[in-house]
Amino acid sequence: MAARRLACSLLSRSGAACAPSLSRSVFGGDRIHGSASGVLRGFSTATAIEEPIQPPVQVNHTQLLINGQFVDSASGRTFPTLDPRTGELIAHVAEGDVEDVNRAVVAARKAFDEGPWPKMTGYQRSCILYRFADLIEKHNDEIAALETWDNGKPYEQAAKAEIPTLARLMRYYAGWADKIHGLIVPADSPHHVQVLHEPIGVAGQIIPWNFPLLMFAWKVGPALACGNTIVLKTAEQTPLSALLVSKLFHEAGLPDGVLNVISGFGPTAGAALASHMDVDKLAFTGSTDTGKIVLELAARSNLKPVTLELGGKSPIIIMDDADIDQAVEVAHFALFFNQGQCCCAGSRTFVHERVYDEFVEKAKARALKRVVGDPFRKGVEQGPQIDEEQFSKILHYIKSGVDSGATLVTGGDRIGSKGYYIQPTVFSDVEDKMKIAKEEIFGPVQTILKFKDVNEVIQRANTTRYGLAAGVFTHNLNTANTFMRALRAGTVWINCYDVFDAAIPFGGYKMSGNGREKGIDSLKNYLQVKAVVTPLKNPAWL
Ligand SMILES: NC(=O)c1ccc[n+]([C@@H]2O[C@H](COP(=O)([O-])OP(=O)(O)OC[C@H]3O[C@@H](n4cnc5c(N)ncnc54)[C@H](O)[C@@H]3O)[C@@H](O)[C@H]2O)c1
Repeated sequence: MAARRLACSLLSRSGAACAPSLSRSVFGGDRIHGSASGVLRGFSTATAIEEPIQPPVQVNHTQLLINGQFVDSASGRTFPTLDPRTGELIAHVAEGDVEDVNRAVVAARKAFDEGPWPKMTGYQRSCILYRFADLIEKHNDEIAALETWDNGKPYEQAAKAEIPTLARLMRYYAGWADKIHGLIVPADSPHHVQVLHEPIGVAGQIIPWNFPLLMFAWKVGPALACGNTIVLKTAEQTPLSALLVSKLFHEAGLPDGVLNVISGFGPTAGAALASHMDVDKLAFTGSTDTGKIVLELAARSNLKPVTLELGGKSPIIIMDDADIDQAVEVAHFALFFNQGQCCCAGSRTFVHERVYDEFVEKAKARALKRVVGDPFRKGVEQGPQIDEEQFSKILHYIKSGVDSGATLVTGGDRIGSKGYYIQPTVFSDVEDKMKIAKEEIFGPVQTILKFKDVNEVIQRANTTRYGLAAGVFTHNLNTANTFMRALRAGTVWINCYDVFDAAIPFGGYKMSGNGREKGIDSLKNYLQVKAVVTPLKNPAWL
C-alpha cells in the first residue's frame, strides 16, 4: 500500500494521472519537503555532525559467486567497501581478477552448453523469475538497507521505489520468457524458411554504482528470460546488494553456473570480462570513456556484440507557457534525484527569458528546502555522494562554475567534515561554453541557462556529444510536437521527467551509447537470429 501511494505521488509529480495499475515511476523518492526556514533538516548546511544511524542489516555475503557457490578470489585478495556517510569500512570483499573471471566464464559456459537452463521450457524459466521476484518482495527491507548502506541513497527511495521496481522488472521479463519465438517467412521458391531466435550464450555484464540493483535487473532479467547464462561484474563501490539478491535467485531455483557475480575493479576484472574469448555478448553501463575501452576490448578479442549505456548532459526546456511551479519541482527532481548521480539527470535547465527570473527564484527556494542528511533517516531526500573521488570531482566543477562567471544562487560547499555530503547547488547565468554546461557533473548541481526562442533552444540543446534524454515543459501541443521530433535523445519526457517503466526502452543517441535496455528491445540484445531453409516437395501452397 505504501508503495502504491508512492507510485501515485511520483506519477502526480511527473505530470501523469494516478492510474489504478502497477505503473510506477522507477527513479523516485517520496515527495518530502524540508522545514520552511530553509535550514536543512537532518543536517544544517554549516555543521552536519550527526551520529550515523546503525543500518538495520548484516553483511553476510562478501565472496565471489561462481557456479552457485560463494568462494574466495583465486588470489585471496580482498578490497574494502566503504560507507559513503563516513568513509569508514563496511566490509572487506573478495577481489575478483582475471583468474576468477576465467573460472566464472567456464561455469557459465558449462551451464549454457550442458546445464538444464537453456533446455528448460520458457515457462519453467519464467516460474523461477517469478519466484525470485516474490523473494525480493519478502526481503525488500533488508535488501534496501544494504543498498542504502553501500551506496548512500535514501532508504525510503530504495525501499519504496527501487527494490519494488527490481521485482516488477523481473516479473516483466518472466512474462516474456515463454513468449519469445521466431518466424516462418515466405520464400520466392519452394522452401520452408524458419527464423529461429536462440539464446546468444554467455553474457558478460558490467554495471555501475549509482543504481546497483536496477542496473542488475535491466541486464539480468532479459538475459535470463532468453535462456542465456551470465557473468556479471558489479561496481567496486557497491558490491554487496547483487551478492545478496543472487543468493535469493538460487533459492528461487536458478541452476548453478547460470548467474555468476564477480566483485572487483574495472581495469582487471572488468577488462578480463570484456576481452574474454568465450563471452558471447557484452552489456555495459558506465562512463563514456570506459565505454570506448570495453568496445575496443571486445573488438580486439572475439568481436562480441556490445550494448552501451553511457553518460549524458540532458536538457530540460521550460517554455514561457509552462506551469512554472510544476516545472520547478520536476526540474529539481530531474537533477537532484539520487544525489544527482543519474546518467539521464536533467543537467542543463533551459528557461525561456520571459519566465527566467521567476524560475531561478523558485528553483533556489526549492533547493534550500531539500532535506539532506543520513539516508537512513525518515524524510531525507539526499544522502552523501558515492565516494571521495566523485565528491572531489563535483566540488571542482562547482569551483569551475564560479570561476567561469556563472552566478552561484545557492549551495556550493560540502556539508560537515565527514562523509561525502554536498549542499544542493544552483547556478544561474550559465552559458553553453562553460564546463559546467558541457560536462557530466554527476552531482547535486543544477545549471540554469536562458533562451529566447524554440529554434535557438533546439539547436543549443542538441549541441552536445551526448543524447540520452530530454524534458520539455509547455502547454502548447504544437510546440511539444516540434520538440519531441527535433531533440536528438533516446527519451523525451513531455511535462514530466524520469518516468520509467519496465516496458519503456531506454538508451542513448550519439556518445550516450548504443542499443536499448528494458522493454521488448532488450530481448534482442540477448538473442541470436538463425535462418533455417528446407526444400519443400510438392507443397500444397507457398
Ligand atoms: N550512465 C550511467 O548510468 C553512469 C553510471 C555511473 C557512472 N557514470 C559516469 O561515469 C563517471 C565515472 O564513474 P565510474 O568511475 O563508476 O564509471 P566507470 O565507467 O569507470 O565504471 C562503470 C563500470 O565499469 C567498470 N570499469 C571501469 N574501467 C573498466 C575497464 N577498463 N574495463 C572494463 N570495465 C571497467 C567499473 O568497474 C564499473 O563496474 C561518472 O562521473 C559518470 O559520469 C555513468
